[in-house]
Amino acid sequence: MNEKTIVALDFSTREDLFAFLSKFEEPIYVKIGMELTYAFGLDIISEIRQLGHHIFLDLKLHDIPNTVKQAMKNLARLDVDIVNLHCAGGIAMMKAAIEGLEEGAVDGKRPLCIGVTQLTSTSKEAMNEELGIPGEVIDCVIKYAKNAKAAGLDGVVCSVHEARAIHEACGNDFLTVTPGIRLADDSKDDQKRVATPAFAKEQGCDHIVVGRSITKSADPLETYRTIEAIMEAE
Ligand SMILES: O=C(O)c1cc(=O)[nH]c(=O)n1[C@@H]1O[C@H](COP(=O)(O)O)[C@@H](O)[C@H]1O
Repeated sequence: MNEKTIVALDFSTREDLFAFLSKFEEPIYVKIGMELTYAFGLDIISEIRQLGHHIFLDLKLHDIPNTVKQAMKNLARLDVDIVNLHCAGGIAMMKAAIEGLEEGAVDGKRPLCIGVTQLTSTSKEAMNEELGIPGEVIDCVIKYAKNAKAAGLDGVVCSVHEARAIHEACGNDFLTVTPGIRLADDSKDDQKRVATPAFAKEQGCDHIVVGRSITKSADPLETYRTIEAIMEAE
């Protein structure tokens, strides 16, 4: 899994999905999220896997510990590299997720599990006033990252702006996967805590997740290559 850029396959038709994937001759790292899964079911995973791509299955589980454990046990049987959940579900839920993944692991190998800290579409104001969590976003994100590490997760989803502090708090081996990536001229759309690939590289993010900046680009392959070159530069 050398690719640093994970492309979010947020499509609702097979035509759009496979027209996009056909532009890539080499396997890439892709994210299969709710949009694709709810349109086509989990069978879409093996179709995409057959093309050789690495897969981050982004279903963001968040439920009582037993439900998450049993769900993760089922997800562990799918041939995916990463699964995720919401850290807001708490330490008991996250520990249960790891138990489920270990019980369901095929040939003793479970997918990596990462926890969403605060969504990159959440601003400080929304976190304080709507979610009722006081203080700075970074303090909440670091608290959630420490909880995730204590529960045995392999890393977190956070914004680029928190990645360095998370590596300092949880170690460099603890993965930081960062969506909210925008090229200099892009619109932020619904995202709030955004950054460029160059800044992500500077902050030491392990992977960036990029959707619309690539999928809606005039030349998706060229945009992907440009972004991946920035992320892989020495
Ligand atoms: O878990 C995620 O992947 C995720 C977490 C988060 O905090 N923010 C976030 O944007 N994402 C996902 O990352 C992708 C970002 O898409 P774009 O904003 O189009 O680049 C979407 O598929 C989101 O579901």
